[in-house]
Amino acid sequence: MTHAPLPEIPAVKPFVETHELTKIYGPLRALDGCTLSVGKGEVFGLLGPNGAGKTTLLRLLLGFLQPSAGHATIAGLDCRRQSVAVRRQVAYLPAEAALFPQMRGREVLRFFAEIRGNTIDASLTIAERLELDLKRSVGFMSTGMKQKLALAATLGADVPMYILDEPTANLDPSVRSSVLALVAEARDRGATVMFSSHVLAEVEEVCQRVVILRSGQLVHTQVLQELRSQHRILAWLNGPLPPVPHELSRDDCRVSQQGDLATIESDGDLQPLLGWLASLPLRDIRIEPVGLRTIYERFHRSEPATAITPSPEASDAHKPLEYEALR
Ligand SMILES: Nc1ncnc2c1ncn2[C@@H]1O[C@H](COP(=O)(O)OP(=O)(O)OP(=O)(O)O)[C@@H](O)[C@H]1O
Repeated sequence: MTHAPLPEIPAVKPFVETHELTKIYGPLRALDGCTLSVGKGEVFGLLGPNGAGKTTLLRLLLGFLQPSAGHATIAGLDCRRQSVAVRRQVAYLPAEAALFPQMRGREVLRFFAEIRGNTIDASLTIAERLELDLKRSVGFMSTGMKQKLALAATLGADVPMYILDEPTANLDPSVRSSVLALVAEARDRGATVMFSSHVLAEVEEVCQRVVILRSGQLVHTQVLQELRSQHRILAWLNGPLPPVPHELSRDDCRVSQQGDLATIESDGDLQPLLGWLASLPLRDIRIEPVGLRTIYERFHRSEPATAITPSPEASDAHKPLEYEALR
């Protein structure tokens, strides 16, 4: 998979800041000491399995939930004490948008536009791009159609920030691409976007940075541009892999071996490593980008990523691992 280069992460004052943000439900720490910042004009992704705390974080930012500890600001406004002012800055797409079943699509868009004092035009344009029939009543729309309607209402708002909870859920692949294009356009006009998703490929395509959540804790932050320079070499050898020569093994060079398969992950120049590997009794070799999936699996799979790599004998062995929805 090839990607268009992502814009640099803007070096400006953060638009969103959280400090030790925590939400506790009885014995459960749904969000546990989350500290992060999101720059103005950045597209920022939240990843994590079901129940990891993504929605909790987003709802705390909007002031729909009160934190048990810690605090958060958006545009310098306190998300708890100034939540009404925060919501003027932010358009929010909830994971399950509650829309009025008796209204037609167009009426819903007008309703949300009027609340914000916006015209309906931008929402209509988005609805058209998503090929949504606005004459249909919400009650007669499919799940995907309702999602498109909620997206048109949200992304059509004239605000500096969009918070999107699983924006592409229930959408077919071509509509997903349109939604990602809309997110990229919001970014290009300077808006800040935070969104959660379970689809690594789309996060990888449009986000500049992602965080991975596990059981309410922020366990990893990844700059996507850095990931693009990282590669994984899979080498099937007739014999054990000798130690990597000192001059080739850097701190960021991860080596593992399982049976006849040696895996080397590196973010540097591959040529010296490949030259060295060529001098070994190689049976087969494959090079692939490290990708977000590999990073994600470091935190959310018990076995190492290499353990799921098919051997070259497998029929589709030379097909790069595809990124896929994680649920
Ligand atoms: N009102 C509540 N009372 C008790 N527990 C809650 C409440 N809301 C959420 N939780 C719990 O908090 C944890 C985090 O939930 P959250 O909805 O933030 O996860 P998520 O990462 O958004 O999951 P998903 O990917 O399924 O949407 C879960 O264990 C959930 O059951």
